Amino acid sequence: MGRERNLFPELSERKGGTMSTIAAFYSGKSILITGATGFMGKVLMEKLFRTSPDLKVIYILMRPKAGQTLQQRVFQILNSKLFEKVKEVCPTVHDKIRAIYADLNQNDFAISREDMQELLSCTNIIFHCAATVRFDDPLRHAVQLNVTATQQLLLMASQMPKLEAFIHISTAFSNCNLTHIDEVVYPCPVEPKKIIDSMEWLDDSIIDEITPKLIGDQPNTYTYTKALGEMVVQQESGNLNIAIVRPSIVGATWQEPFPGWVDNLNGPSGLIIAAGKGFLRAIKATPMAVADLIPVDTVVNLTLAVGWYTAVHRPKSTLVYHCTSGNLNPCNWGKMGFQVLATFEKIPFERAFRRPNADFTSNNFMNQYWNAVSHRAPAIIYDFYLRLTGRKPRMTKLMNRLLRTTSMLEYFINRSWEWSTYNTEMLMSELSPEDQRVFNFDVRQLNWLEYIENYVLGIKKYLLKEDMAGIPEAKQHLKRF
Ligand SMILES: CCCCCCCCCCCCCCCCCCCCCC(=O)SCCNC(=O)CCNC(=O)[C@H](O)C(C)(C)COP(=O)(O)OP(=O)(O)OC[C@H]1O[C@@H](n2cnc3c(N)ncnc32)[C@H](O)[C@@H]1OP(=O)(O)O
Ligand SMILES: NC(=O)C1=CN([C@@H]2O[C@H](COP(=O)(O)OP(=O)(O)OC[C@H]3O[C@@H](n4cnc5c(N)ncnc54)[C@H](OP(=O)(O)O)[C@@H]3O)[C@@H](O)[C@H]2O)C=CC1
Repeated sequence: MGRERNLFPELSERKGGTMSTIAAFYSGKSILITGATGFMGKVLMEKLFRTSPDLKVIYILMRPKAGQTLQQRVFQILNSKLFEKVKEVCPTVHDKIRAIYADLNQNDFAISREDMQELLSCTNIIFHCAATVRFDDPLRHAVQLNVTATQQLLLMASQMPKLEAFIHISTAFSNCNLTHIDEVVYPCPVEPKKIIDSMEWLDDSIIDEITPKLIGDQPNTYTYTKALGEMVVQQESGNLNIAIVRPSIVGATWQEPFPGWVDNLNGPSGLIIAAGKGFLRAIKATPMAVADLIPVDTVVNLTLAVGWYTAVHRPKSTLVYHCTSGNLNPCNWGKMGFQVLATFEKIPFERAFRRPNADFTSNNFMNQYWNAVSHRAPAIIYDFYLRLTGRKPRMTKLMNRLLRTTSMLEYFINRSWEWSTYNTEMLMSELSPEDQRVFNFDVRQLNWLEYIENYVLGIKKYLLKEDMAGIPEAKQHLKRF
């Protein structure tokens, strides 16, 4: 019993009769999630099942992928380490997930008539997480998923008699052309409807040509279309109870269900791998610029609190919530790089190409210099060695790809933004003490050094799937350089 109390504080609360209000709210509910197979979606589902095992059903709109059927994908998610605790708290979890075939790129999402009927008549809450998060997506595709699909989902929502709240996940960078960003939806220069219409009749080459003009001072099609998506939400909210959550750079879990969980290469994760493996040793970054990272479990806790608040308090207008760390507990890229390197000393990655290093420079000339000396030259030399030994050269290709990636991220690591967090702080003050604990999104409590260490460890374990027993050998390997 004692052990169980430690493992599942949320449950012991329930047994003790002081159940969290938010957890109780989701009990018996039918919840629709888009993007449930993504990084954030999985953590959202996990937390919902763990804290509200009595929820009625989670509908997930999903497509088959990489040769796997919907059922196989669900099975894989539920059998992953992330869901270990859930299976103990909610043994019927398999029966509570309804995977619905849907492709958000298609008309009516290609959902069957029966499925659509069920969704329309039963859904109580919608969490819209699906998006394309690639920075280099062609505008047509980014508009389709981040704007048109949002519009279609709103239309569906407007036909749901039992719907209590619609929570739209956007990004804190949807207005990154501004330096101070308030919790409001900013107008876009061109109406989203006009953009959607034009995508229907313009051909790809013309779209590619006008993309830079359309996106203007936005850095890429992702942030641009997320801004358009927010406008659609505001314009077409009708009588719906809607809220928008804007996370900054979403990182590995901080606490729940366990620290350091991450399963994709987005945000800093890919660069941490490249640095730990010794490929990336210098980057164009401003050490003093704020590294506005936010753990994925913090985002999920805020999102669930927003769902409850929106449904129960029914604010008159669409509220926007910033889920950021910079103004409450700032960390900068210099400190982060330093801590990442310090962690590599303790827990190095296996078979590194070179000894990890992290030179940050905001100077263009120095950056070109480091790229030539630290990246391109070693790659050319290594490929020469591979050729000599009768193997296929690959390092130059890999390096070019990595440098292309870093060049796309540069915009975000050489600037600082200020996000106001009035609504988020207001919501925190509205929560009961149990809710503040069970759905903690108070980022002031985050210890960055500990978080970054767990993040790097999580990358090693869950992304690279390296065994901790290999650490002594990895250390030996680094000593040879
Ligand atoms: C000196 C160094 C020191 C370092 C140490 C210190 C570290 C600290 C400093 C760190 C600074 C951090 C800065 C973060 C700033 C983020 C700002 C975000 C702000 C906005 C926040 C948001 O709101 S934004 C949501 C997040 N959005 C992204 O962050 C997408 C970005 N990114 C892409 O837009 C594409 O990445 C881009 C780039 C086009 C390339 O594209 P690309 O095509 O070249 O490469 P890909 O990434 O697609 O994939 C390459 C290969 O990895 C395979 N792969 C993919 N996933 C996989 C998986 N899960 N498991 C296995 N393998 C996987 C894939 O299958 C490919 O393999 P294959 O070649 O075999 O097919
Ligand atoms: N990660 C981050 O740093 C940040 C993310 N955000 C926002 O958070 C939300 C979730 O992001 P995250 O979890 O990181 O993203 P992921 O890329 O991990 O997940 C995207 C999800 O969208 C689904 N999806 C994409 N295209 C389609 C389609 N055509 N039909 C059905 N489903 C589709 C994917 O399904 P499938 O598995 O089939 O591909 C996946 O479940 C997004 O709205 C993003 O903009 C905001 C700030 C930062």
